Amino acid sequence: MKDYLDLLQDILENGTEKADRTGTGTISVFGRQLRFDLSQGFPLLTTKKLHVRSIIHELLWFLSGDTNIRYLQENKVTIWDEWADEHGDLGPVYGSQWRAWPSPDGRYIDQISQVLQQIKNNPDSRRHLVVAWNPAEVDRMALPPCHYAFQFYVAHGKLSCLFNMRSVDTFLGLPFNLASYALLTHMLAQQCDLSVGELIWTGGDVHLYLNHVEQAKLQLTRAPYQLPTLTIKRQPSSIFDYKFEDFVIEGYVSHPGIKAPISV
Ligand SMILES: Nc1nc(=O)c2c([nH]1)NC[C@@H]1CN(c3ccc(C(=O)N[C@@H](CCC(=O)O)C(=O)O)cc3)CN21
Ligand SMILES: O=c1ccn([C@H]2C[C@H](O)[C@@H](COP(=O)(O)O)O2)c(=O)[nH]1
Repeated sequence: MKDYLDLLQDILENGTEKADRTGTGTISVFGRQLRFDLSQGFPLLTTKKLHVRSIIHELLWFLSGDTNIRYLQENKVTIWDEWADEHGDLGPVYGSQWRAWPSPDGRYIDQISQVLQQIKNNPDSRRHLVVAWNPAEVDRMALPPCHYAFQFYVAHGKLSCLFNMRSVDTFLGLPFNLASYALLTHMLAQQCDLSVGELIWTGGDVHLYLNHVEQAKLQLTRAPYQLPTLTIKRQPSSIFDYKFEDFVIEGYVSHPGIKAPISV
């Protein structure tokens, strides 16, 4: 995860200070990429302790197609609380677009099932794509998708994933997003009898909120530890049957957590 620290340094050195929607203010760079070889370890940040439980539950919640925070609250995950309405609803966010993209003829498209079938049946396809940015529904979402599209690629029996983010909260959001897509790639690879290849992240507006600068500098004083590994304890019969208990992160040694306020 040295490259993540280099990205923080890059923003601090080359970033432009800008106002932002939340009123906090950021320094940002535009257009960056990070790559991780998933066979060399699970890309979980080691220079601060990450709440893996929240990351796993959030991904299972996306995959279930749910867009109400009830499931997250039942599992003591609070990361979406600030954006939900009084009923806990977020509008047609990730889960809805991934599993039930409404088509003009009244059908609902399950992009996750489709991409899984495509990877299994036609691995060389260049169309293994899932898109969360639905222009017809963005206005009704509590927050327009930040990770708006992802693509898979199969070569040498390995599954690689490239995901795109239009807007990146580099201190709080990005570490979660990297671990989440790494997890998703492991799950899809298992379902397709493939091993894992690379995880590639591409960011558009890559920013550090001004009230995260000190925390970022603290992180830059810390040396990364070796990456942990992910083991999935059983092979569920479907991508939608994974349970929280199926995932074991082993060897996660990290520096202590660093508190930072979230901009809403
Ligand atoms: N400004 C902003 N940044 C984000 O990363 C973000 C949003 N908004 N809105 C929607 C989701 C929610 N996400 C979040 C929200 C909160 C944390 C957070 O507070 N993380 C803390 C504690 C984690 C926990 O309680 O599990 C951390 O130290 O990582 C992380 C990601 C990612 N997204
Ligand atoms: O998964 C996520 C979700 C959100 N973010 C961050 C990126 C921005 O800081 C905000 C969204 O604000 P916009 O004004 O809509 O860009 O949330 C993230 O990093 N990861």
